[in-house]
Amino acid sequence: MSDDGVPVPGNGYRKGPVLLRRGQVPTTTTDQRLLAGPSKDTDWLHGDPWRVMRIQSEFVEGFGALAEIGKAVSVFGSARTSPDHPDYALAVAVGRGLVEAGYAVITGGGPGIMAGANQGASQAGGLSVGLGIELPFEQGFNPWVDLAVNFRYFFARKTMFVKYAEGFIVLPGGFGTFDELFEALTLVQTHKVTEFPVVLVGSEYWQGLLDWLRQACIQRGMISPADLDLITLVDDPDEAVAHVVERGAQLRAAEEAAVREAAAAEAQAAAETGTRGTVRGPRTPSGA
Ligand SMILES: CC(C)=CCNc1ncnc2c1ncn2[C@@H]1O[C@H](COP(=O)(O)O)[C@@H](O)[C@H]1O
Repeated sequence: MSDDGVPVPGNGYRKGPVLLRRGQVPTTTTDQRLLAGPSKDTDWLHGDPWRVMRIQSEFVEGFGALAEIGKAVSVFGSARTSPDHPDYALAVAVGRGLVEAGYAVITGGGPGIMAGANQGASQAGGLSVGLGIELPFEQGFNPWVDLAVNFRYFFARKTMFVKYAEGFIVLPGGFGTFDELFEALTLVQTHKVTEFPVVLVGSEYWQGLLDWLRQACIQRGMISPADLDLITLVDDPDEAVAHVVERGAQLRAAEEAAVREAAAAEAQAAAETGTRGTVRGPRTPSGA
């Protein structure tokens, strides 16, 4: 039963988690407003409560579409890299290498590096995923995306990049790429996600950033030296894939060991409780 609009005698009027009193108590109930005939007033369509439903639906659709993609890696990089740039060939090689190592490839579904990684994945016969974003200048998905989900909201889309990937491979890019890279690093640094591999490809492009992080950020205490260990820099696409595979295997093994340890501790605690139970007296046949 809905608890929308429940009068609480002497105490106000409850609408879900909201309690209303005095002048805040509405003169109609939520059901009355829902069932009222069509109105010319369509402001509600553009209001925040309705927006929340759309946000919720993006999570539901995204989780539904991606739940069964299996092991995957997210690949980020510039939307502006042209197909004849050497970075594009790197992206193709990364996409192909990931598929050969048994991973699906997730990108932002757009042009440039994203298209390169999707092309490599699709041509290698793997799962090529694009998580698109609605932008004022409509771009559409690159032709190499085989499973596409389009998002209105950056934050819902970014959740998918993290939730369904076992690692990030980042090629040269601009603000969008930095945003994705630093979000991943922040999530790992703050233990919001289990550590996962973050690999930068292209030392000529990324070395300057790493030098600045080391010199400016570490020197002024903005990050700790260990934080830089979260990033691996390589030039070879195969090395990028190998790092994700190896680090991923190590992390999975560590996680499985932790689960086994927790289960063993639980079993031991249960056994000890059982032993104490036997001392107190035999269990009845019904187990009651
Ligand atoms: C040419 C152009 C700006 C196209 C925009 N079309 C886009 N389509 C999909 N994802 C995008 C797009 N632009 C930025 N992104 C996201 O931001 C990253 C690239 O941003 P940037 O070009 O490095 O800063 C990508 O990894 C992607 O996830």
